[in-house]
Amino acid sequence: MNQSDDQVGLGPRRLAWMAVTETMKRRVPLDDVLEELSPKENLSPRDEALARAIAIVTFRRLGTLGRALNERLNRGPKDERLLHLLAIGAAQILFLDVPDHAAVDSAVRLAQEDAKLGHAGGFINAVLRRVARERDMILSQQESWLDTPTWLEERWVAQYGEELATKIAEAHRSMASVDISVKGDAAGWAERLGGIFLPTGSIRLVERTAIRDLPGFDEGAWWVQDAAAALPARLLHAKPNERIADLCAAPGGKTAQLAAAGAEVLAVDRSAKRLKRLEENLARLNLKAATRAIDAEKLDEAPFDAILLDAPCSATGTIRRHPDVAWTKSEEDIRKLSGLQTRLLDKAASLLKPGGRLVYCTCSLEAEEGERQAEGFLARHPEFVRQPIRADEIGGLDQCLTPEGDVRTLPCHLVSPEHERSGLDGFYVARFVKAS
Ligand SMILES: C[S@@+](CC[C@H](N)C(=O)[O-])C[C@H]1O[C@@H](n2cnc3c(N)ncnc32)[C@H](O)[C@@H]1O
Repeated sequence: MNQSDDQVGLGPRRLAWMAVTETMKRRVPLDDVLEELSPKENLSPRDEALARAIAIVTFRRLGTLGRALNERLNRGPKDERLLHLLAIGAAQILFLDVPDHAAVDSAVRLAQEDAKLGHAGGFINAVLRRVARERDMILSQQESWLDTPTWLEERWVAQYGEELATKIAEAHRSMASVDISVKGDAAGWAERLGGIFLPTGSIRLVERTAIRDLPGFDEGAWWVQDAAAALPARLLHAKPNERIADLCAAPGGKTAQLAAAGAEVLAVDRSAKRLKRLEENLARLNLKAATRAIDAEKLDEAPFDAILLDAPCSATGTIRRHPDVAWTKSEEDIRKLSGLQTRLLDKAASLLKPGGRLVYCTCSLEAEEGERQAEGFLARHPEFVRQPIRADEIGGLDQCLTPEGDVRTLPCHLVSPEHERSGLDGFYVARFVKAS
């Protein structure tokens, strides 16, 4: 970053633009792209946070931005990078607390420094100034489904019905809360952190503060984990000294819960890099687990008392946190991932002692990665029965239970009129027991 960059806030906008473009081109998580590109821009933490905020809101409101721009482009350019530059500019004007002139001028400057877009400065200036002038009109047209790709809308309406599916789409417009899991004394930590003690046992932070600056972070008293993501490990009811495998473990939120319960945990993950992060997280928390970087399908171990399988999935249940998921995943991803989930479930079945418990979960809203997997598993494995989950095990949230006794949380669940921090990640959880 040079000094003139600094004066007009060019660095964070350049990073946001590159991150949106690369994420769309490569269909990979925005977080991974930001992690890869950030060091090259050498930004302050504050500017990095601004870049991230711009990129995230661009994905969160991509449908709204696309329509607003299309209507003002007069059959204009189709260059993808130019459209993304306009999108991050319009996102700042419409959805962030950024002066209009900063959003417009930085977009013009970024075009001018680009070998291919140098000519487009005047055009960008005109389009973005029009967006700013017509802001109220654009924001008054906020149909519920505008920011959801059609293929996801069709799936969710088919699975959940029009009314519930619409609530899901609307919930995706808001930022997710930050929830934490604690090693102990949840009520005490809720008070110390000024958070809300949720019925499920997690704490919901109300203020947006840098996590590392909060009391208890350095001493490893708690870790960040969505309240819904904390349910699967809790539902395994780990006991001290039980041998438990966490088959897709990194970065380790659920391993930490199992280890904190006193279990002897083997944390398995295919990615050595992600497993390293798990080890760092456990070290901060002063918790212990054995780790193995291996494809769980190839794991060869003596049978376990219990297994947690938090399988890789499309992650459509985390769109509030990762709005890029809606625009980078496809039906084909769901098809491939559901095949992997089936294989991992079969492997988990073979690694369990008679009488052992298996909790299967995914952070997906798609039935192929949830309800259909449970059905298929029980049909293939008559030696297993489902152990229905009771409402009192999940803080009385009976709206999150299916008729079969599985957990199905949605982004529109746990809505609180008392505070703006509502919602849960979309998770599916089923629990099975192997015959003795
Ligand atoms: C949903 S994430 C797990 C999140 C983790 N359980 C937690 O609570 O922090 C899925 C993980 O599965 C891992 N994974 C994907 N395929 C795998 C496989 N075949 N064997 C083992 N791990 C796998 C990925 O590297 C990823 O870390």
